[in-house]
Amino acid sequence: MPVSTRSQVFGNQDDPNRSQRVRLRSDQEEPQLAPSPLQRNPHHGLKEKMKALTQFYEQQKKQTAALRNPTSSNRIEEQRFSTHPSVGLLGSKRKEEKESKMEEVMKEKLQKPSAQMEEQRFSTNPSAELLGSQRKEEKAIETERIMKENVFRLVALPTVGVAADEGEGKENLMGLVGNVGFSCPKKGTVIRKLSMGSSAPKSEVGIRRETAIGGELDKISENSMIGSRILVFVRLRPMAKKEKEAGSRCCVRIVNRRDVYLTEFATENDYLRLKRVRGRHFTFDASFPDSTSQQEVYATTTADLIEAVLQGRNGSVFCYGATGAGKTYTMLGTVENPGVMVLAIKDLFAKIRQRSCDGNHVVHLSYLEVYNETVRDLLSPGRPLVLREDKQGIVAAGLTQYRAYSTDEVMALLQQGNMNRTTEPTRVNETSSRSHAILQVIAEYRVKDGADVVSRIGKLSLIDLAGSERALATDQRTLRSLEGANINRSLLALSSCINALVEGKKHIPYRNSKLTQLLKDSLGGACNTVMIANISPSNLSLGETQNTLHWADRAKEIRTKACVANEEVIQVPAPEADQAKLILGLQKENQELRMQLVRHQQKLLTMEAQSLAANCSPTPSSVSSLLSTPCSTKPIEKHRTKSSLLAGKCFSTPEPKKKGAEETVRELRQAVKALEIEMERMKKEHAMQIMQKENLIRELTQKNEKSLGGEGMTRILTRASLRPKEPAERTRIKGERTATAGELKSPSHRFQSPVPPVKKRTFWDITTANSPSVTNLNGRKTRSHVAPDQAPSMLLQLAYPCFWFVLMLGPHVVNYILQPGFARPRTNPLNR
Ligand SMILES: Nc1ncnc2c1ncn2[C@@H]1O[C@H](COP(=O)(O)OP(=O)(O)OP(=O)(O)O)[C@@H](O)[C@H]1O
Repeated sequence: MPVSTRSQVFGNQDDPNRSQRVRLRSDQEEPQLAPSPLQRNPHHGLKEKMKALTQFYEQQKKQTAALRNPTSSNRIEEQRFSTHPSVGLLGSKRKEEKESKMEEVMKEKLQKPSAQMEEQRFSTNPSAELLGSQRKEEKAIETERIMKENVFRLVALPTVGVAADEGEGKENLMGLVGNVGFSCPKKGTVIRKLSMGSSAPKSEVGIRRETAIGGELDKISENSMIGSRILVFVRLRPMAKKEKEAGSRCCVRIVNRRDVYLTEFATENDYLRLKRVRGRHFTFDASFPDSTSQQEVYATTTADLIEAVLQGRNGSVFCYGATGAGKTYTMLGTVENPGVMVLAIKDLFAKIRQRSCDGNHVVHLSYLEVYNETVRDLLSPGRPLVLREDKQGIVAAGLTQYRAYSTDEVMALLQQGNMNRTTEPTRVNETSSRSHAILQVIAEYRVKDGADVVSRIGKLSLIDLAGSERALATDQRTLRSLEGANINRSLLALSSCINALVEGKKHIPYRNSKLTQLLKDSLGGACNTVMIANISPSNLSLGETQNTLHWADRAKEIRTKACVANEEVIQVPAPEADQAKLILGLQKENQELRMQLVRHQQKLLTMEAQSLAANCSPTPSSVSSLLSTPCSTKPIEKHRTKSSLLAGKCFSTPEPKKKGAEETVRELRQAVKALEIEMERMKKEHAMQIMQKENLIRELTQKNEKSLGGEGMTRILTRASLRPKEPAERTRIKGERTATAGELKSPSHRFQSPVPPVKKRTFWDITTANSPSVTNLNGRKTRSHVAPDQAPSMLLQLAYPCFWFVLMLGPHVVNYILQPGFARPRTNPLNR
């Protein structure tokens, strides 16, 4: 049932000056401002008449002045009615905002054209603009005359304005007399200039981005490096189908793309206030009606931050609002209507491409969510991340930082991240985000500055907060309610931080939640921060909308630290020559490593082939090759694992092959053992044979002794001489014997004749070997001054006369001499 109401209070509830409220009639669906009391009732109070007149004159005077001075006119228009009002508002103080707000209200009351007409007049439509200016011109001529007559009276008039206090009245008056309604910002006012330089992008929708008061603001901005105010924007979403079906009414009206009027309709059950309508009015840097395009929102709120980020400054954009108010739509958007995140990244890469000639840009990307008070990496989900504070501020330890080279790549990452994001349908929103998502883009710019390198690092944080909600709005006692409670808790922590910052408290309770910890830089750090408050038009969500607008209004007063560029000069350590050397060295090393790699690959291939051959037929050669490289099995296995992993399949039969190799090794070990046993046996046999031969020799010697005993001659017999396979030697000995009997040969010749392999140690050998070092003629101490090859001949020379002497003696003496080291032959004492 439509509620019929009579004129009620519409104004700021906090406004202490209740006597100066503006009344309006709201028997229509949208709150319509009541006609001026002057028009409605000519017998109205004198005070009201005076006020109305004052306002009327004020308006006329401004228009006249605007016509006289087109430049200032443009400025005023830009400031007041621009589709980009944040620019004009930057220089205004809170009081000025109130003042202009009141102007608007009065204008609506006094002038026939409604707020919608005003919008049309000053819309981007050129015909509308033309109409507006023509009308202004006509009025100007008429009002100029009145102005001249009444200017004195106007100055003498008391303070005007709906909610103006004394100070404001003075300012207003100043405005009237002075610079046609536009009062300059006070000295020391901190203003953040949206336009960050000449290269600032022009909006695609034809929004003029140049500052309204150009140089003036520039100067102030430059001089006041104390900090900057958070810019707050409001976006109204269209009425949803569900809401329409539920019979909800629009309770939000946006005027001049800046003012937000909130109307509270009395409910049917509220009998006491059945016919009453209450409303509130807010002013923001810009307010977007439901018809605003995504591109326009981006151009107004974020485009300039991109430019600043590329200059090494930090920037943050966060969407705040109740569930289903359009935060995710604003931030992410849809495929057809991409949101701020997508447009910002596209813009960033487009700008980087433009500047690529003068330096190197590196873009890193990370995407995380805060869900139920845990921080999670959206690009590589896993364990919850821990927040740590370091020099750069609060960071999530272990967060993946992807290097992005193109917009497409970032889009893919963003899509991947969004798929990992927690979204659940709630009663309010079918695709409700149950977590706060933060996309962080770090742009590093390096450029050579003489010998040094200048590095600038700018960080852009794009934050899509989860929606605040009433407990009843979501499902009760379920996971959703727990999520809701956590979301509300973190948003409450956010509002506490906003309060503390606004009140200038020393302690800001950032640690109360993960969200506020992550937003610490954006709220209180050196950062250009933008807040977009999303609201629903439905009167069913009035409470949430009011709450959102309240906090957005508070946030306007937060001042962040001076945002200076994060610039670092990196000194190049080595001169160019050293660098060239370094490069050469590195190239060499690289080449060597490549060669090594090739060699290793070849080795691996060979080993693999060998192992395969061994497994197919365990021939001794293949096995021996395996045994010769016992470690070779490991690299082969490694290689297999890698290749199988890369191929995405496992090695088919690794077990049998392993078994085959082991068996072969076992067999070989057995073979070695058998060989060892055989060798032992052969050794023993050989020893036996030697024994037998020695016995034989002894027997033969004895026989010889017997046969030669009568002649008194001893035959020299050696083992070698007894060998059956050496007849030549025997002949030689015979010949020797013959020679000894006949002609004498030289001693040297005689020395060479005995069989060399069975050389016995002689006295000379032993003495020279055991003798202590002797000093030679040069005084040098040597082990022996005689060369080893000379010794035998000398021995022979000495032994020669002895030899004949010995021959003359009996075989016993010969035997004695032949014993090594003159060891006495063991003789049986009985034989003696
Ligand atoms: N400006 C807009 N134009 C058209 N549709 C919009 C607009 N804003 C929001 N919507 C639609 O409203 C619905 C809710 O929006 P959205 O999911 O962005 O809300 P939200 O604030 O992110 O909610 P939650 O906090 O629960 O995640 C969506 O279907 C979305 O398409």
